[in-house]
Amino acid sequence: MADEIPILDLAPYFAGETGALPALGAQLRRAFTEVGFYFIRGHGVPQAMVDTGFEAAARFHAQPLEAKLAMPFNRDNIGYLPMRGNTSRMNAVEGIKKPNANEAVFFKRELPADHPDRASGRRFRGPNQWPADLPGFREAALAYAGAMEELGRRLVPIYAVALGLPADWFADKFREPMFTLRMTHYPQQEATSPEDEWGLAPHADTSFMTILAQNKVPGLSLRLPGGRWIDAPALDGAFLVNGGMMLRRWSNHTFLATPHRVTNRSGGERYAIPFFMDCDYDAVMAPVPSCVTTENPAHYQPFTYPQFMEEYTGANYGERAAAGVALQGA
Ligand SMILES: O=C(O)CCC(=O)C(=O)O
Ligand SMILES: [Fe+2]
Repeated sequence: MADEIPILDLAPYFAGETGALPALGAQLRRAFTEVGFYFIRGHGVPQAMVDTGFEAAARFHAQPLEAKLAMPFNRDNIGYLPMRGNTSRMNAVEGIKKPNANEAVFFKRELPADHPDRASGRRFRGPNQWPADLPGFREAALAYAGAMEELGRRLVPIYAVALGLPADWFADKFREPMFTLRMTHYPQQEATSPEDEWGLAPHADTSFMTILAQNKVPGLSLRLPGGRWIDAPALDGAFLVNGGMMLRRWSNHTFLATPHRVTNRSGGERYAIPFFMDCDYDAVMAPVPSCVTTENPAHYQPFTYPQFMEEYTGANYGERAAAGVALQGA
C-alpha cells in the first residue's frame, strides 16, 4: 500500500544537489493533486527527537485528570480538551454524530511576556498553558515544536515550486509562522464500541501543512480521491505530511485537503503528536497567481490566518457549526 502515498527523499535537496528542488516540486505536485499525503525521508530529524515528542505526550496524559483540567482549552485554541470534548460536526464524507474518543492538548509558539500581541490580546496569540507538576515537559514540547517548525520551513520552497512559483515565493509569508503542536491520547476503543465512534472522526485539517511523526500504533486511515479508504502504511523513520484547507484555499483548489480519520482498536493506548503549520499571522492569502485561470477563477477573497480560523473554529469545539466540512488542528 505504501506505493499509493508518494515518498519524497529530502536528502539531495538538503545537500544542495542541482536539480533536487525541481524534482521534489514535481513529486509534491503529484502527491497533492492525486493523494493529498506524502512521506518524507532524509529529513534530518533524529529519532531521539521524535521519541521525546511521544514520551512527552504519554507523560502529559498520564497525569491526574484535575491537573489536565487546570489548563482548559481556550479561545486561543491552547490547552486541554478532555475525552469526548469535541465533535467533528459535519464533513464531506458522512454526518458525524458522536464525540471524538480522544483527549488532546494544544500548544502554540511561545511568545515573550512583553510581546505586543499578548498585551493587545490578539486571538490565537495568548500564552501557552503548561502543567504545574511535570518537570522537563515544557522543554520537551518546545524542542519538538522547534524541530518541526524548522523542518516545515525547509519544506515551504518545495510547495512554491510545486505550484509553479519561484522557490522563494512564500518566504515573506512564513517569517514567524503560526503553528500548533497537538498531543493526542486515543484510549483503546472496545471491540463492542459502535462502529461510528471514532478516535477522531473523518475530517480535513485546517493547516497549510501537517507533519505527523510515524506512529508505532496503527489507527490512521485516509480517503483517496476516488473514495476508497486506506490505512496509512507505517514507514519507519519517516514523517507523513498532508495539507489542510489553508493550503487548499491558497492553491485555489489545486491541492487536496484529503479527509482522514483515526480509530484505536489496536489493543493498546495510542498517542499522536501532529504538528500543524500555517503562515504568518498577518500574511494575506490570495489564491496564488499560478493557480488562477479563466477555467479556474479565484474561489476566495484574500484572507488572513485569524479570519480563516475564526470562520472555522466554531465548527468543531462545541460552538455552533459554521462550516460544511469538519476541520481539525491548527
Ligand atoms: O492520530 C493521527 O494519526 C492523526 C491525527 C489527526 O489527523 C489530527 O490530529 O488532525
Ligand atoms: Fe488530521
